[in-house]
Amino acid sequence: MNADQRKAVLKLFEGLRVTDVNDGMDAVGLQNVGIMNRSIRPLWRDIEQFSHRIYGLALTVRFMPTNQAIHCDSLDEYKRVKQDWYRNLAPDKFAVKIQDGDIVVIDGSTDTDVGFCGSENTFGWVNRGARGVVTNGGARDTDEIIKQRLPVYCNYIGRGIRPGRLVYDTCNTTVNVGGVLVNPGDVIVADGDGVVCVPIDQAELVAAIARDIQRDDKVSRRKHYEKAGLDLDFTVE
Ligand SMILES: O=C([O-])CC(=O)C(=O)O
Ligand SMILES: [Mg+2]
Repeated sequence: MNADQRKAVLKLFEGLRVTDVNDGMDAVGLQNVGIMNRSIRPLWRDIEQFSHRIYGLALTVRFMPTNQAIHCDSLDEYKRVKQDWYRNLAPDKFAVKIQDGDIVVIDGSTDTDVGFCGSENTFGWVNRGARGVVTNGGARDTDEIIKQRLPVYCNYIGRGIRPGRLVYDTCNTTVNVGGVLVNPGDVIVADGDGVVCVPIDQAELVAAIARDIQRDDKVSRRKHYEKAGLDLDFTVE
């Protein structure tokens, strides 16, 4: 997809909720194949502007558990080994590939307590154009991630770093995140209800149906607002 095509697909999903998109997936016969496990949750929610909500194109990444432990005799040696691990075994090789409108989708599930999305690297990915991160693994430094308003949807808060815990495998390949098959370039929509992935070849149709569903929902909810004497807001306009 060229930049114009990417923009055009993304525009179709602007403002849609996870539920609209999920309902749209139902309508084309894709029940339960795009909705990620409910354990993958946003780290924070902005109920005024909904700035935690993201939609974008999947840049997929896979980390794997390691079978290598680290045992060092000195702090200097440990620092060296740690640096080598980041450089050679668990580098952010995907970061240079981030394009405007991407969502970094990381399959990094392990049973170890590791938070490979931190307040430093995640900020770097967002500054390169990513709209946020979705992962079946963990995030750390979460107070800062929340303060920095970085949209991170993760399975858990993990305190550890990568060295001694996981290694980089590959990027831009098919991954399984939250029980969903995600191909590079698929559309990801994430909000307070969780995360849904739309296969790119169904994106146009699903978005059109989802838009229709949302339009009807706005009409119904607007009537409730009016009856309740509430000021209208952008969710019903
Ligand atoms: O160093 C890491 O791997 C994760 C981290 O804490 C950060 O990026 O802030
Ligand atoms: Mg950190």
